[in-house]
Amino acid sequence: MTGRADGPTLAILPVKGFGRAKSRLREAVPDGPRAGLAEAMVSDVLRALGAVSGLAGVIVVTGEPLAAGLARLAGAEVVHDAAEAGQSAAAQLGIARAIERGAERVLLVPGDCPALDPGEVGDLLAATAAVVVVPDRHGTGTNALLLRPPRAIAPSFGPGSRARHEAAAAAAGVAWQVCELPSLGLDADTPDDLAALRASGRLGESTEATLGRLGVP
Ligand SMILES: Nc1nc2c(ncn2[C@@H]2O[C@H](COP(=O)(O)OP(=O)(O)OP(=O)(O)O)[C@@H](O)[C@H]2O)c(=O)[nH]1
Ligand SMILES: C=C(OP(=O)(O)O)C(=O)O
Repeated sequence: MTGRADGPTLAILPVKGFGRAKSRLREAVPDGPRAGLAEAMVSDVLRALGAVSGLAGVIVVTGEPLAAGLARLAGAEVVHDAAEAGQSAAAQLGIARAIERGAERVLLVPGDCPALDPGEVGDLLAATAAVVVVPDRHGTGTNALLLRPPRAIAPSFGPGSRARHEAAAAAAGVAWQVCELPSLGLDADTPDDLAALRASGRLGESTEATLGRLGVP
């Protein structure tokens, strides 16, 4: 089964509370500034998604008031996440809302990919497989998941998620593919990831400015 790329596609962006975000970056960025960095990254992701012509809209799933404010300013819908039960659970909240809105396809993206390039996302949206996995730079994680229909497989984010998503698609008997995108392969989980993001020269303006203000090398 392939998912035709002709029905509306909604992007779903789960965002954890900024005070608890990016704990793996604690060695490089202290608590307070780390919340500001998480906010800056979400701001860049929202800006990039807003420039993607093939998206019918964006749904931000969050319990973080600052993220909700950024979302509304960007014209995105906000789905409240009271439980903060993880990225996959949050994605499922977004998928349910997207289905209510008539989406035939969803693009699950994280809020920590501040190099996100609208052109690359546009290329991704041309894919017609029911499940498209965009791996992280390590090749084992999932930085984006394109699902047609929205429940083609259940999101299972976390370490080793690429293999789980591929296996789930195979088990569901749906067409799937892996699409490596330079800008989406770069998520900021660890200090090394942050260094790779800065070396890419593709950081979004808010994240770059925040890192500069924080004096993060
Ligand atoms: N709404 C919501 N978003 C989440 C939740 N957990 C993770 N996310 C988001 O999912 C995306 C990827 O999550 P991670 O890379 O694990 O981010 P993180 O949890 O801040 O990072 P660590 O604390 O280092 O694990 C980011 O946009 C997070 O904000 C959650 O419980 N609820
Ligand atoms: C969310 C994932 O991992 P991380 O939390 O390391 O970004 C993933 O790769 O599915």
